[in-house]
Amino acid sequence: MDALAVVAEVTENMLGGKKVTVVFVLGGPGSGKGTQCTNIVEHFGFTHLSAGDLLRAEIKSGSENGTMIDTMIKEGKIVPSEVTIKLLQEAMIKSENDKFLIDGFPRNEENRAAFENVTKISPAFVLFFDCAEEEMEKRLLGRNQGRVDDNIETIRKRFKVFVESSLPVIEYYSSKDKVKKIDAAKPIPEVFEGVKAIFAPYAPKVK
Ligand SMILES: Nc1ncnc2c1ncn2[C@@H]1O[C@H](COP(=O)(O)OP(=O)(O)OP(=O)(O)O)[C@@H](O)[C@H]1O
Ligand SMILES: Nc1ccn([C@@H]2O[C@H](COP(=O)(O)O)[C@@H](O)[C@H]2O)c(=O)n1
Ligand SMILES: [Mg+2]
Repeated sequence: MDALAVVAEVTENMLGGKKVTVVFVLGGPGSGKGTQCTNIVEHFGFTHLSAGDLLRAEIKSGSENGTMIDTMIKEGKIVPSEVTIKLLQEAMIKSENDKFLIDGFPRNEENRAAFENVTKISPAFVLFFDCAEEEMEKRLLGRNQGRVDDNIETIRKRFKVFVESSLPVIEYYSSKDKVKKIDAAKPIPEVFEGVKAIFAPYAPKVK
């Protein structure tokens, strides 16, 4: 191994003095990302960071970006990367954990390239929840969590953004052999069986 390779190995995926493992969790709106992340946290000790949740918390906090973020979410549009990346970085640094599920990010090419450039972190892999729009639409309309974007007009916009901007990101990671695809149309426990098989190498060691 040459000297440059050694430097890269030492510095890559370091954040706030710790070496981190990052898994990007992607899939269409309503594919079940948040639901399965909750299960992964419980069984595999990861910390769940949902980009959407962090942006919604930023609105609530009264931040100067709040109005802009609120407008983007209501329109189903992607918030500029610098805002979302700052929130993700802060959350990872603040956490005592070193294993993170980053849910709903990167959502477009700008998100992907900016995260890589700013943090120098590459994901261990990308978990992709694959589900038909018809099923996702049914789930979102039945979610009942009071989200401002769970209405049919915004849902259709979010599907369009997913196909046009987010699927290319999944294709990018696919070309690097980093995508682990899950059939997310099945019932929740069956989807988790597939997830469990993928996360087995990350199971906490029994002493
Ligand atoms: N496999 C499943 N079968 C049926 N319903 C599901 C399944 N997975 C999740 N759900 C339900 O679908 C709704 C959306 O799930 P969830 O919030 O996990 O999706 P999401 O991918 O995080 O969506 P978003 O991108 O909008 O945040 C929730 O009401 C959840 O209970
Ligand atoms: N990388 C991201 C992630 C989300 N958003 C905005 O938040 C909305 C809700 O996201 P969920 O993952 O909770 O569905 C999304 O539609 C975007 O408006 C974003 O801008 N960038
Ligand atoms: Mg979610």
